[in-house]
Amino acid sequence: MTVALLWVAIPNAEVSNSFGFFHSVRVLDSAKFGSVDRSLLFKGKAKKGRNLKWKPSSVNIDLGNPCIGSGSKLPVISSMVASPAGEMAVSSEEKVYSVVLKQAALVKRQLRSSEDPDVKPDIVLPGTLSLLSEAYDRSGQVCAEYAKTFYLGTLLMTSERRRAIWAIYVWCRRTDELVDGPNASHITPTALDRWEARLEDLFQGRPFDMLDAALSDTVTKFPVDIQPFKDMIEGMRMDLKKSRYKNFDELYLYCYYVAGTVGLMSVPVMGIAPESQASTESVYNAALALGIANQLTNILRDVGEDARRGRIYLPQDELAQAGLSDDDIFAGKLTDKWRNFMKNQIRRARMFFNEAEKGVTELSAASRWPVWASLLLYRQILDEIEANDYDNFTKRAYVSKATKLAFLPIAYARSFVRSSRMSSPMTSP
Ligand SMILES: CC(C)=CCC/C(C)=C/CC/C(C)=C/CC/C(C)=C/[C@@H]1[C@@H](COP(=O)(O)OP(=O)(O)O)[C@]1(C)CC/C=C(\C)CC/C=C(\C)CCC=C(C)C
Ligand SMILES: [Mn+2]
Repeated sequence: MTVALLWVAIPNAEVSNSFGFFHSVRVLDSAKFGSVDRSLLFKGKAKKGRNLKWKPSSVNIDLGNPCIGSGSKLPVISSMVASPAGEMAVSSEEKVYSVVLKQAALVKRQLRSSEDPDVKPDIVLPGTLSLLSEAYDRSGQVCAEYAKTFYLGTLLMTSERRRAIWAIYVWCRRTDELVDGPNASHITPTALDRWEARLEDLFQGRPFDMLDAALSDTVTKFPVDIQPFKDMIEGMRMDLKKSRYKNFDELYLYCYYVAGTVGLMSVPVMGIAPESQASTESVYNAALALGIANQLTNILRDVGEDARRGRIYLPQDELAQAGLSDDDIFAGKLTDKWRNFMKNQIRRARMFFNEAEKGVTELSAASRWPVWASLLLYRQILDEIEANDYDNFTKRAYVSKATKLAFLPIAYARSFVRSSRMSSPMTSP
């Protein structure tokens, strides 16, 4: 019996241990997980790897980015950006949108049916079922430990969906811990390559440990594609080599990698309401917007903390336009220039939240509550930054327990409202 299986049996203390086992632990009870022929383990086969082609209909289409639009004083993102050499390059927004289209196309059929037919039958090998449910329970514990409110929200979902979301959550948390956790200083690009190889293995039915096994099972049951997972690892690679972002285009790509991807991973599990009239692409676009909004909020909340690690995620060109320098940030100068700059950044983050709102109402009924709760609570952090008079150098904006509790019934009430006024950003007038 290997370390990983023992780890699963160790109570909560290990959870707070920030997943200190990464990369040092090697496998697993391969008889149970690693080397078993996947086709023996599963009755149904995941419908993955279809070679769908997609292309943006025009480079100038409205990509549904909330930064585009009249009246915004923020830099507008165009579909094409000029390189220093004057060549035209595809913008981050367009690159990301092509992933959104691909993800939407991959799952279109499965997500719209009413009785969860996308949920594949359970593992059939004797003894494996209980191990698997242990793996899912463990994922739930980790989720509860790290994100209590979100965990509570998942309890309303069907059990298949809930445990799938836990498995995805845990994988994301572990991926983030690689570059942010206690072992971060030992993490090299090679370690991330290994993490990616391990991801590929689990998608092919060869999980490395118990927590991977839960995700491995999830991806056979829901039409979850590997691309957003790989992209999240790419975001972590970016974090290893980059500590400045020239402009919003660069920052947008980073936000997609580390957070927009979460939206794309989650929608296939959360499901779109069967009665929804919205295009699948528009729902994915909203999910992407929620991830971007959350990450922008994270960045605005953590300016001081990041600066102390030598990192500035804010777009350099916008800082310069506002008359601000890196040194102002390192010195934590709370000036009117800074306040005005922050007002614009907050406004942009709110635009992404607004874009996301349009999609929540299209999700399957039981998935709406946790998403509303997460959206309302995260957006509230922006209000807290304002309440702190934009001092995100020395104060960490947070949402109090009382405010959280007040938001939960609001989120619950909102989850009963649904509208189908969305249409594809490709076809809307
Ligand atoms: C149509 C529609 C609106 C659908 C909803 C789609 C959906 C569920 C979107 C979820 C968006 C979301 C919660 C994104 C997470 C963004 C985030 C905070 C990313 C963090 C990255 C790194 O940031 P940083 O290091 O700067 O921050 P920390 O100081 O470390 O916090 C992340 C930490 C990446 C890892 C992400 C997670 C651990 C969250 C994963 C969450 C899920 C899989 C569940 C999502 C489901 C719900 C209901 C919110
Ligand atoms: Mn982190």
